[in-house]
Amino acid sequence: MGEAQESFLDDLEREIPVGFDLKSGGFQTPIVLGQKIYVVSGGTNGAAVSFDVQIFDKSTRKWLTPTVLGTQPTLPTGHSAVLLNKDRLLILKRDSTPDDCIWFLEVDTPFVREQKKLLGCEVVAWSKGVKGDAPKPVVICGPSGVGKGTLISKLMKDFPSTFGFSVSHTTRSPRENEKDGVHYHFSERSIMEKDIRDGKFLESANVHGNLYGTSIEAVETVTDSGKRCILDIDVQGTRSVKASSLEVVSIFICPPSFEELEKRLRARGTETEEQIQKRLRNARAELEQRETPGLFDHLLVNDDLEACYMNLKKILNLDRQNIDKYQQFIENGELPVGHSVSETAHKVLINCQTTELGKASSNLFVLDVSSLKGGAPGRTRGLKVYAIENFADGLNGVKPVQTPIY
Ligand SMILES: Nc1ncnc2c1ncn2[C@@H]1O[C@H](COP(=O)(O)OP(=O)(O)OP(=O)(O)O)[C@@H](O)[C@H]1O
Ligand SMILES: Nc1nc2c(ncn2[C@@H]2O[C@H](COP(=O)(O)O)[C@@H](O)[C@H]2O)c(=O)[nH]1
Repeated sequence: MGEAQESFLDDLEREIPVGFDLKSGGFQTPIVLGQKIYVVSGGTNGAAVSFDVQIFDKSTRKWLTPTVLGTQPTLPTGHSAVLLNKDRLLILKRDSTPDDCIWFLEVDTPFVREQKKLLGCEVVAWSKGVKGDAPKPVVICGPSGVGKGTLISKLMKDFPSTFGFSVSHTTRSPRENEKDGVHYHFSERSIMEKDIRDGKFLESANVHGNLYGTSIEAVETVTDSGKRCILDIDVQGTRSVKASSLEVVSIFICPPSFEELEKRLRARGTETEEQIQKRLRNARAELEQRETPGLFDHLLVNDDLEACYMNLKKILNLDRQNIDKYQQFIENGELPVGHSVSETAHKVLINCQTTELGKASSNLFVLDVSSLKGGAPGRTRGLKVYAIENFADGLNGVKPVQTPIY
């Protein structure tokens, strides 16, 4: 531990009440953000089996235990931490594999602020750093019977390695041809409500008398497989997703007329008369919201199916070149075993204790913070890490050399 870090800890210990020993057992990194000190503890040489996050509120001099959302990283033998963008902590795990080394603990991002409001308590959220960029998920919205499912099926059939469907949860009963885990995760209302309270859902809404929702896992399963995620959700869900930190392209599918919408819904033959009436009533309300500023990036009319499908493909830039770009996922790389981190001017300097890099001869790395995308829920993408050979001129004078690690 360096001298500056020692003195920082001494200052901190004066702030923190008796009963919390910063230096005992495992690894603890205290990070100050305004009136709050976030203490992240871990380390397999202590008794802990997972990371622990505690918040010390300097104004009340009280410890708070936050609700921790997202999948937690497995416990390393140690970690380094630094505050980024005043809203998240970068956590570098020691002795970890390259794809499990960089994590973020979101403490004041828009997603976390929204969850604090929803849950009415302190919230933090884990988000895994992931190599390269991922294309924005696509939200397909529109009234029941307009043809969303039909268009999505065509996309999935024509571009199976480009797109993956986000399998929603619902409390409605399965239709004759629907399979659990493929079309929906058919769920008990009480279980789904608990999972929503536990922060497992990106969005959820009551639609036509049933509960529907997109779990964080549903989106990440698709994105982690390197595919572009497609969400088939209603207007309420689209509003929630647009308010979250997930960047999406949202498309509203309009019917050529209300009469044609009714005809399609009846011809499908999957709903009772009462359900059809309810869906048609809701359709009017949904159609009114299609022009809400900022809600939908594109409006498409599904009159002739093939013409509408062509237009959808145009919006999604489905020419050969772009498909290849979506499928490009970056080369391998390694971050060395031990490290410390510091931040300056949108760049984080990672100082590793060894130079066993495989690709680089240096032990200094730069993480470009301005390249980060997304964030909680689930993943922080767009990681760019460069090895640097010469630090003498300061970071601004340094030309990144070697192949980017990520
Ligand atoms: N352009 C079109 N012209 C005529 N029929 C269509 C067209 N597009 C879809 N359909 C038909 O309309 C019916 C409803 O389509 P689909 O099930 O895809 O709607 P949806 O928007 O997914 O509905 P829901 O929101 O209820 O799931 C289906 O029988 C489908 O074959
Ligand atoms: N907000 C959400 N809406 C969803 C989700 N999954 C589906 N839907 C919407 O529900 C209606 C009805 O669907 P159906 O399969 O019962 O006909 C339709 O508009 C879907 O877009 C979800 O996860 N969240």
